Amino acid sequence: MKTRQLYGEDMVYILDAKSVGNLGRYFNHSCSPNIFVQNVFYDTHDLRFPWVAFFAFKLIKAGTELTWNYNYEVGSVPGKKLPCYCGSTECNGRLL
Ligand SMILES: C[S@@+](CC[C@H](N)C(=O)[O-])C[C@H]1O[C@@H](n2cnc3c(N)ncnc32)[C@H](O)[C@@H]1O
Repeated sequence: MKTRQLYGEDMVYILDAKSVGNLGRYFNHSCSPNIFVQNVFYDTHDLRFPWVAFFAFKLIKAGTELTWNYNYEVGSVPGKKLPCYCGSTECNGRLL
């Protein structure tokens, strides 16, 4: 994994999946996530080529699982039901 330091102390981990998958594929969903996803423009301002970036909501203790809210719409895939196992007290119960 390539890393790059930006803005003093803040470390940005580059998870470029352009040519090969990476650990981002293991981020599970949580109804109480500790990271969120956002498109950012890093090497170009061409709207067709955003980088998909994950940011922490707050400081995360080392060893804590990183989870984000997939924001799937329950019922959006006919015939598909996916229970949520995030374990949060605020769990919605289903991913799909
Ligand atoms: C991007 S993968 C996440 C990594 C996956 N858990 C693995 O071990 O490869 C997304 C899949 O993980 C599972 N998953 C992720 N978060 C989940 C959750 N909160 N409850 C149930 N399944 C979850 C679902 O099967 C989902 O389609």
